[in-house]
Amino acid sequence: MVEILSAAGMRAREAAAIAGGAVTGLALMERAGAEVVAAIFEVWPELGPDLARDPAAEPRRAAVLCGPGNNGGDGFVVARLLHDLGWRVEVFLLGDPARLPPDARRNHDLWAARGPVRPYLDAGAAGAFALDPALWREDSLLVDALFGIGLTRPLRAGLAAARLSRDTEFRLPQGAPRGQVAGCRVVAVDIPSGLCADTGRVLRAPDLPTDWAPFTADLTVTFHAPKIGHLTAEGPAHCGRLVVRPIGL
Ligand SMILES: NC(=O)C1=CN([C@@H]2O[C@H](COP(=O)(O)OP(=O)(O)OC[C@H]3O[C@@H](n4cnc5c(N)ncnc54)[C@H](OP(=O)(O)O)[C@@H]3O)[C@@H](O)[C@H]2O)[C@H](O)CC1
Ligand SMILES: [K+]
Repeated sequence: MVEILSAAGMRAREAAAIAGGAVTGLALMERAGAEVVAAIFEVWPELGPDLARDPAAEPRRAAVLCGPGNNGGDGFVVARLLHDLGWRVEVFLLGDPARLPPDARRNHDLWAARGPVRPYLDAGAAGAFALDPALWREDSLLVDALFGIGLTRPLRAGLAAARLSRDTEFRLPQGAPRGQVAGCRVVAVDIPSGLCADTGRVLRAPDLPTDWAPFTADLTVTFHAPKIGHLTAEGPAHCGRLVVRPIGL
C-alpha cells in the first residue's frame, strides 16, 4: 500500500527524525538535492555526468529558481551539485537571502562561493532563460525550487513567478505545448510551485491572472512519499513524471 502524505504528515516525519537525532535538517536538504540530481540523470541518462563529453563542447546549462524557504534550499543544493559536475548554472533567488531559514541560508552561501545569486525579480527583465529562449536547448534544465510543501498563502500577481511563467510562455515557438519553458526540460523540486500539497489546487489570490499556471514540469522529484497534491486536482497535469525518492526518513 503506497503511503500518501499531507504536508503536515511529511513535516511530522521530518520533525520526528530530526528530534530523534537520526538526522539533521541540513542533511535532509543535502539528500533531497542529491536525489533530485540523481533522478534527473536516471530519467534522462543522455544528460548523465558519466558520459564522456567532448571537453570542447558547450557546457550544459541550467537555471535554478530558488524561493524564500527550504524548497529554495534544495534548489541551492541542486545548483551546487550540477555546477560541480561541470554544468553552467544560473541561480535566481525570490526573496531576501538574510531571511532564508538556516539550512537554506547555508546552502545559499555554499552556492554563492561558486557563482552569483541573481535576484529573481530581474529574471523577467534580464534573466537569460526568460529573455533569450534561444539559449535553451532541449538538453538544458529549468529547476523550479520556488515553493514546496510550505506554500501556505495564495500567490499574488506581484510575484515574479506569474510574470516569468507567462513571459516565458509568450516566447515559446509557435505551437509549443502550453506551460513548457522555451524547449528546455523543467524539473520541479518536491512539487510544481503554486500547487497546494494538500489539495493539488493552485493557491491563487484574486489578483493573480486567471491564465497563470504553475510550470508544467517534465519531471517532479518528491521525497519519501507522494503528497496528496501530486495526485489530485491540477497536480497530475503539472507534475509530469512524478518520481519519489527516499531521503532516509
Ligand atoms: N527539514 C525540512 O523541512 C526539509 C524540507 N525540504 C524542502 O523544504 C520544503 C518545505 O520548506 P518550507 O520552508 O517549509 O516551505 P517552502 O520552501 O515550500 O515555502 C515557504 C516559504 O514561502 C513563503 N510563502 C508561502 N506562501 C507564499 C506566497 N503565497 N507568496 C510568497 N511567499 C510565500 C513562506 O513565507 P511565510 O511568511 O509563510 O513563512 C516561506 O518563506 C519542502 O517542500 C522541501 O522541498 C527538504 O526537501 C527536506 C528537508
Ligand atoms: K517547487
